[in-house]
Amino acid sequence: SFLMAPQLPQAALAQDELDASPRSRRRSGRSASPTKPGRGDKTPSRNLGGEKVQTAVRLRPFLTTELVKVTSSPIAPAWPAWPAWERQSSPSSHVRSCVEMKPNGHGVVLYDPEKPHQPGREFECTYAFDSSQPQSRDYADQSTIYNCLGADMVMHGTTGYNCCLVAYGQTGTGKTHTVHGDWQSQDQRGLLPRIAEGLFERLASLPAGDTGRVRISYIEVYNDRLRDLLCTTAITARSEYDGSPRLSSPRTPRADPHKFASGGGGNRLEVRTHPEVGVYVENLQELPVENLRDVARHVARGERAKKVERTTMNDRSSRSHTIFSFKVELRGAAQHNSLSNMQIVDLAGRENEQTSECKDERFRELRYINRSLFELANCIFALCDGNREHVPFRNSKLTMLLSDSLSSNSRTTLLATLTPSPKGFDENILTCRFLESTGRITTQPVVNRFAAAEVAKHLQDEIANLQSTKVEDEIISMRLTLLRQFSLVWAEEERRGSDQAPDEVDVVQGACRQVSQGLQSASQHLGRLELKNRMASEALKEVGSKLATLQHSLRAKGGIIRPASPVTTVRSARSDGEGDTLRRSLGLAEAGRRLSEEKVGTLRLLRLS
Ligand SMILES: Nc1ncnc2c1ncn2[C@@H]1O[C@H](COP(=O)(O)OP(=O)(O)OP(=O)(O)O)[C@@H](O)[C@H]1O
Repeated sequence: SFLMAPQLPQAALAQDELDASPRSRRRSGRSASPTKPGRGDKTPSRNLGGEKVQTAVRLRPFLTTELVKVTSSPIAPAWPAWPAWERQSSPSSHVRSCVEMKPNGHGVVLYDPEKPHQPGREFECTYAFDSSQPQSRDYADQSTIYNCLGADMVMHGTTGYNCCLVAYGQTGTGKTHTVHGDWQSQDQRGLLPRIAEGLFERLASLPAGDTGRVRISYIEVYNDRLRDLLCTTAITARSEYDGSPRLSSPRTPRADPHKFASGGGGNRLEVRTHPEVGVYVENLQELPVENLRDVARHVARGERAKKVERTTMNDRSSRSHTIFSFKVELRGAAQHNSLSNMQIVDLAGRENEQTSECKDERFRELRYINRSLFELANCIFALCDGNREHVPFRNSKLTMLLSDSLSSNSRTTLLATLTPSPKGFDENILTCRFLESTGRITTQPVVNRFAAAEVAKHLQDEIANLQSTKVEDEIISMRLTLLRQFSLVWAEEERRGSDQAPDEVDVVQGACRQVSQGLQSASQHLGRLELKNRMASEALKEVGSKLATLQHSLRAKGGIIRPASPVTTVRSARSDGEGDTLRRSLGLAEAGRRLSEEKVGTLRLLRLS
């Protein structure tokens, strides 16, 4: 019921509440959340049709592997002159970043390493975080990301808004680093632990009399199949299966990968839609949590179960998409109960299939990842076109799960991660295009208010409704409707039969053919019934003669002699043994024969008419 409640009776948002939200404060020019000095205050546009999805990019530092590879690459010496962004270069003198942050903090410029004289391509976004050089004045660390994006989510989630943050980007560009980081380290913790901490801090400071409850869920989408990462059995299945570095020893036997791939182990989750609730996941566990430690414990179990593998692009590459949700229920004075859903989505990273070094199972996973991200992009483009009726959300599990966050009641942020490596230029371009398109989408966030009594009544109505619906009834009424339609069509054809126009002849002839086919099958049915009838008569005769023999022997022994009607025999005989059984079957056979005779009579009449 907790699952169903969030989008029940929704109240439109009062203007004063809108004004109290951090996004609207940004809109009105006041500072929303603490940011690093030098970061300007961007006003996200909002039109009358809803609120624009907020966009952000984060540029990670060079990885040592990229420095080594690029230094020895023949491309580097071929670049004749370095443009102004040379100062963005990495510590290695031979490797330059192909990404520059715009000075206003709300966009990036991407430079094509093969065309160094050409101007860069510019992309706009709400926030541009430069995390490439820790020494830099504008360096965006984990706390900066939280202060700009996560703190807003906490604020919205605890005022009754659904909100969602999606991390998107090429494999190895820092999505998981941004979402999770290092849970053990105060500085390196990512968005998720910080949001959890912020959430419980806020709930602890609620006014006296108000209470808050939090439940969490954790879904994995692996090869377009869903798994509950908080379900213990699923975790056992995974730990047996993949030998994740943090779980297994080299001696751990690997289970059959197809067992997992085909959905073995764990709950079977299904994405469903409900006209009032929207999208929900059937069988998903939602665990109550009371503090950061609870969340950390469950997430640690989920992370062990998650599908992570070493690839050439990333030592710990997520091979699945994950969706972590906080369901926040606030109860206060009757008017102020609210339910909200806060989603944090860590997408698996895209990779070029032509240039990828992934093989076998890794390549198969990559195809699923790319396919689902392709479907996601299709949905984004359809939403940008304003064609909300035909958004292909149903083409993949991932898009179904994200459909509400991208198109209806949610305050949504897309965080795109970029690599500074020139080798990632093409993928960076694709990422930024996706980012810009997503930034054009609008959603319709509202406060999810509810009155407890209304929710209870709604659920009771729903149950009563379900209980009163019998499948058989539906089938019968469908058949009745069909029969009525058929008789109407037939009557119409009959009426036209005498004076049909030449072009109607074919129609009527077709109908006649159908009727004669129907008669033919009725006639066959009649034949079968007549055969059954004959067999029933013979059986009746045989049983009658057996009964006569029995009566004869009873008379000889001085027993009760009864007159001969087989039906009365069945009704009145109460003696045990063979006679009793025979009488009973005789009665049944007789009853069957009569039924058959009646049917035969009816069918004969039909045939004659
Ligand atoms: N902002 C950052 N600062 C320092 N290191 C980073 C940063 N972002 C990413 N990294 C490092 O880059 C590597 C890849 O990061 P991560 O695993 O988060 O990428 P990803 O986008 O989630 O990849 P995949 O899609 O393959 O799962 C990791 O070693 C991570 O520590």
